[in-house]
Amino acid sequence: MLLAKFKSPKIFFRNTQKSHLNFIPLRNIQVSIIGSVGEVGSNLALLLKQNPKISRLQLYDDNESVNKLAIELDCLPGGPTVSAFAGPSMLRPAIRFTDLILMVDRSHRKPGIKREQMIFANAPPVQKLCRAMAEQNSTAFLAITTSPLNSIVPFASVLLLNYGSYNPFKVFGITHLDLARTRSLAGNVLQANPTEIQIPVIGGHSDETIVPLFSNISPNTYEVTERQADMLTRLIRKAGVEVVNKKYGVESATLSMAWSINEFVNCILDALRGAEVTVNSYTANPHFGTKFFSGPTVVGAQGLVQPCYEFKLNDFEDKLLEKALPMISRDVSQGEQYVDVFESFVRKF
Ligand SMILES: NC(=O)C1=CN([C@@H]2O[C@H](COP(=O)(O)OP(=O)(O)OC[C@H]3O[C@@H](n4cnc5c(N)ncnc54)[C@H](O)[C@@H]3O)[C@@H](O)[C@H]2O)C=CC1
Ligand SMILES: O=C([O-])CC(=O)C(=O)O
Repeated sequence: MLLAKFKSPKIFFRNTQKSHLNFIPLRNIQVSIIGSVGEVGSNLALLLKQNPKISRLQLYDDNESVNKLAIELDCLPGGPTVSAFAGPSMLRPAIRFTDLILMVDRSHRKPGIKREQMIFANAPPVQKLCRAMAEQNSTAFLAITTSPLNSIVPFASVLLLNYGSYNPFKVFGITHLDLARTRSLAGNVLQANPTEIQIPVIGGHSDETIVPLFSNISPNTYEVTERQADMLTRLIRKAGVEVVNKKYGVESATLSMAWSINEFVNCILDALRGAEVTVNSYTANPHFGTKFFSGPTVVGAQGLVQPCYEFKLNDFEDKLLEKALPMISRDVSQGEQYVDVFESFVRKF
């Protein structure tokens, strides 16, 4: 069955700004990590330090330990020069000339807590970053992993809009972890090399909204039965909480998350230099009636070129998507509405 969920013709949301090859010369690309001292942030910093496509890596954290992290990383040969920015007054300088801002800050999930409950703890640093971006750098790409992704990306988008610097083509929620889990779990079941199989993962990033499309597996010589798809979907959706429980709430996914962000960043760096790349990402997307949606997304030097808009689904996947769509809409509304709650709270104190 052809997915006919999209509410508007695909051209409606196409970014028509031209991508120029070598838009940003290799030597000039600057990346900032917000929340660098955290488990995700520090592992990510180590991976990005090895990336020759980045010239400057700016590490920001409220925590002074970011200075120690930068000193260590900066004495490794190769890759970008590394600078530390510690404390709230350094947030603006940390992002001022940056091309790609990676928001990995704040609380991870504890056992028994649902992702959507994380918005109260995680909204404040996102708001501070959006304010700083509006004042200092409204042209950077913003890529977020902070939970709950389904709500935090809309929350950040409305804030940026209110601050007069929203570009819907440049705000991304990173969902490469779902893709990584899908490929590796399916690889185990099919006894295939996970790096050689591709499976689109659409929807959102939560237990009820991740929708892997095994019927679209490539190469199509592989086949996932409905029983296998059902079992794998459950495993992929529960993978986050499984890690949280196995680590007794001390941390959530850290190494796999840093690895997945690194995959995303590698593609975006090529996009910044003029290539058109496909990343798995939760972005503004009018095609499914949910305002925001995740899936394979084409990105170029000016940001999003084309969000995902159509797939062939079998009946099993169609039912999963039918159930996921209202949940994504609910999460998007939670994020959008939280802007008013948050701003009125801040005004009072
Ligand atoms: N979208 C996804 O697939 C995933 C998202 N995450 C999210 O990534 C984020 C970071 O996770 P981790 O690095 O494991 O967390 P962590 O606890 O190791 O680090 C948290 C970071 O936030 C900062 N921070 C914590 N409390 C703060 C406070 N009160 N004020 C100012 N800064 C504070 C710390 O300095 C540190 O940089 C969390 O929101 C987590 O839920 C994590 C894994 C997967
Ligand atoms: O489950 C969590 O809290 C972290 C996360 O999003 C994931 O690992 O998928």
